[in-house]
Amino acid sequence: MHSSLHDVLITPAEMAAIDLAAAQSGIDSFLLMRRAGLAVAAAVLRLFPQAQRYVVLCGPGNNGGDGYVAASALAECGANVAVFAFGDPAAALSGDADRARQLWDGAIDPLASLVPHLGDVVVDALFGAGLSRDLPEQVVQVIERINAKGVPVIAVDLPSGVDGRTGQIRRAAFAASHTITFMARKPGHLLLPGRSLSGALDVVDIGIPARIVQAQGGGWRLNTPALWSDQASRLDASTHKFRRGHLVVFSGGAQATGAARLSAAAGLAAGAGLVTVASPKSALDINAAQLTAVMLREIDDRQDLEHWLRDTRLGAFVLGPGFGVGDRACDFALQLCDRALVLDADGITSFQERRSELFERLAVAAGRVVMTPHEGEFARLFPEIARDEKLSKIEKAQAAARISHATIVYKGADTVIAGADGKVAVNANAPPSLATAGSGDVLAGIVGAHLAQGMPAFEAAAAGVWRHGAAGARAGPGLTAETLVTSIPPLG
Ligand SMILES: NC(=O)C1=CN([C@@H]2O[C@H](COP(=O)(O)OP(=O)(O)OC[C@H]3O[C@@H](n4cnc5c(N)ncnc54)[C@H](OP(=O)(O)O)[C@@H]3O)[C@@H](O)[C@H]2O)[C@@H](O)CC1
Ligand SMILES: Nc1ncnc2c1ncn2[C@@H]1O[C@H](COP(=O)(O)OP(=O)(O)O)[C@@H](O)[C@H]1O
Ligand SMILES: [K+]
Repeated sequence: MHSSLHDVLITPAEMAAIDLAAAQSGIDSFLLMRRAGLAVAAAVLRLFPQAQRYVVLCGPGNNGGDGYVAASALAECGANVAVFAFGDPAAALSGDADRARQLWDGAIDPLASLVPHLGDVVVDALFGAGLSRDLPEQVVQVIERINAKGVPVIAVDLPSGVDGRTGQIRRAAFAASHTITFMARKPGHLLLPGRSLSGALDVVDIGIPARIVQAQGGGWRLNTPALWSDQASRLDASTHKFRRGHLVVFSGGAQATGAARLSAAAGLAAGAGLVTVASPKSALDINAAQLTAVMLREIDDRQDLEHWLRDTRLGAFVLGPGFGVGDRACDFALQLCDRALVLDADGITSFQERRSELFERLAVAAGRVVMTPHEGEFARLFPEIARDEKLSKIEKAQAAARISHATIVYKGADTVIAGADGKVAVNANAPPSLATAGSGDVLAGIVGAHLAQGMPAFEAAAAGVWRHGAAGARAGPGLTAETLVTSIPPLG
């Protein structure tokens, strides 16, 4: 992959525009197809040199064209190749794809006649970026037959049936062991379920200049340190704890204090210079008995908070983990909208019936506010957006950020971070072992530490999600929220 395209995500529509721009700049489009098909053949031979038969499935568009190029290249290497086509290729294909078909000098059998055998390796060149609707029954049946047989599938560009924009399945999809895509990742490679169906992803540079790809791209990104490392504060010898930021985490009542302490511990481990747990009187003793480096302060009601907020050294706040759902959470959060705030868990749920009040306040308060909903919390705060099946998870997060005027971390295995200004990144470094109690509290604490250190909201959130994922990988498969905290890697 071209190094400057490492974190770029390109939608199918943008890829079509790139294709056009490349052709207009004088680049031979058939040469691009040849490079794509040859890269597929090379990958197939490298990954499965012992296959008894390479079964190449060709569709009615340019994805099929890549398949015919790959089939010809495999046959030239002496491999046993069988080609099966969807529809009548002579009638359906045109342009480069038809030229590629004419250069294939073997038989072309109808797709429906395919009987997969153990020892086959399938090259899926049915549909790629041009998939525009649900798959027809005939294709669904073939996909189900091949998936059931368990023979390896190498997908060209995308596993057929996966929507490249949303990652959703259009009736059925191949479960590929590998996917070979071109120039840049597509959202469907990262968003679930597309990510699970793509297998190992290889991004091949087929020679479209990076400037053309970047010019047509819409700004969606993979979450990598390149997005935020220049905003990360670095330690120098003259620093002191106040300069490293003071983070406040609000505790729930006596029965629900653990979540806040996890957030606080994570905030300290992630680099906040000072962390204070703000606790109601009822939970002071239990918090005091469990805290060491983290400080404690009694905050019972609105007045207590208002008074304490006169201290401008309080850099950032985490409100939600174990806090309890209700008006007290809303009152506190509304007071904090002009500061740096991570609104998580109960803090989000509390606004289910009062969301316009929150969004109106955020529109004018000009603080740095990050909300971290999982799927259920997202649906409570943004029900219309959650229900809209036309939108990808990326577009849902963007729409939520736009209407709430906050940075949204839409959590899950494919967490999306969206800024109120339209910036967006999809995270891909999180292991499934992060699905454990308290893991979200740790994330809130890390993001809070970044805000306390002065990072802008989007960068604080994206860096937090990435470090949380990296901590999960370091902590290993048996991780608990506690070991996650001690595994947070250095920032930058
Ligand atoms: N620079 C680049 O971008 C390069 C791109 N390259 C390759 O081109 C691929 C994109 O090609 P593409 O645009 O022709 O789309 P593709 O995926 O072949 O499908 C379109 C065809 O499928 C049809 N069709 C759609 N949905 C359907 C359904 N549910 N059921 C049935 N039919 C359906 C659709 O029919 P229509 O909607 O027009 O009726 C049309 O005939 C890309 O993935 C990559 O592999 C490489 O060559 C290197 C350079
Ligand atoms: N399958 C998964 N793969 C990777 N990360 C996951 C997975 N499931 C959950 N996570 C991450 O773990 C965290 C769980 O947060 P949350 O749902 O709030 O849990 P809790 O309330 O138990 O802390 C989120 O950051 C989420 O993105
Ligand atoms: K495909």
